[in-house]
Amino acid sequence: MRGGRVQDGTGSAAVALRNATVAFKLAGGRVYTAVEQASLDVADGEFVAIVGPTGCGKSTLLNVAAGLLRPAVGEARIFGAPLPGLNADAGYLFQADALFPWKTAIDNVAIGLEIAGAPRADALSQAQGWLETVGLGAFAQRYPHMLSGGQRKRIGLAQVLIRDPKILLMDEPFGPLDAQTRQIMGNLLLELWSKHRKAVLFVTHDLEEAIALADRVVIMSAGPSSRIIGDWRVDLPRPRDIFEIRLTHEFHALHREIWTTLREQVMKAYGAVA
Ligand SMILES: Nc1ncnc2c1ncn2[C@@H]1O[C@H](COP(=O)(O)OP(=O)(O)OP(=O)(O)O)[C@@H](O)[C@H]1O
Repeated sequence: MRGGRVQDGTGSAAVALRNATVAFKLAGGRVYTAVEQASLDVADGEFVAIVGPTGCGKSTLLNVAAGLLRPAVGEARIFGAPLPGLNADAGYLFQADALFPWKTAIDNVAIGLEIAGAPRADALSQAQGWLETVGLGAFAQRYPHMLSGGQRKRIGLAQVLIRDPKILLMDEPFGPLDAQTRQIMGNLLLELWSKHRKAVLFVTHDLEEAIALADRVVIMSAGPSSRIIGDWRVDLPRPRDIFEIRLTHEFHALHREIWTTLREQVMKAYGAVA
């Protein structure tokens, strides 16, 4: 393992994947082993990024933590307890918008509370507060098609955070956004994370984004049978401005070190599909 082991191994982590092997059944009875013996801890309040070449199994690992996939071998534990089904402690933010097109921004944010049984007036009042937190207080009555991609992502964040999950599972959440909007969203995410201190598992193919945001960067090898091959602590100071942090010598040094390992896997992944 490159970068040194930095997992706590105490079993009380917010998310603990233990020797998780995930295999998919293919046509003709064949089996594709996507991820093999992956062990990973995310401590409560910790921000961990998973990076790896395309198709290596990043989303697969996230889906195990979400309880959407059961590993063939190994297990996922959430705050020390085995995960029996869907992870009720987690909120998810995916690359695609999960907004209801027929609901206004405020209704999209309020819906999680309403489904959980909150009175509508209370849900709307909290939703308005969250819209203000993400800088969209004046956009409450807009429908998703009347918002930009970045604004829809802000609504998505508010929609997840209003439910106050202990764990955030994020799969390339800013993937479809332009470079500037990605950085603005990254700063907003860091601001909210430092205030509310959730455990975050953040999947990205972008090593710079991973280092700028996370406390730890975990690298996966090219698939099939992808493994976790590196785990680096990011000792850059916080609070961070992700525009500024990328300009520092320390950022560049860490990027160069991790990229040496990641590059090899990216080349392997492309070799495999060529
Ligand atoms: N339901 C499935 N059935 C068969 N194979 C699958 C299934 N889901 C994922 N896979 C395969 O498992 C591997 C890992 O997929 P996964 O989506 O986790 O990768 P990823 O690292 O998130 O990829 P990307 O960066 O391209 O989004 C891929 O080779 C994919 O084709």
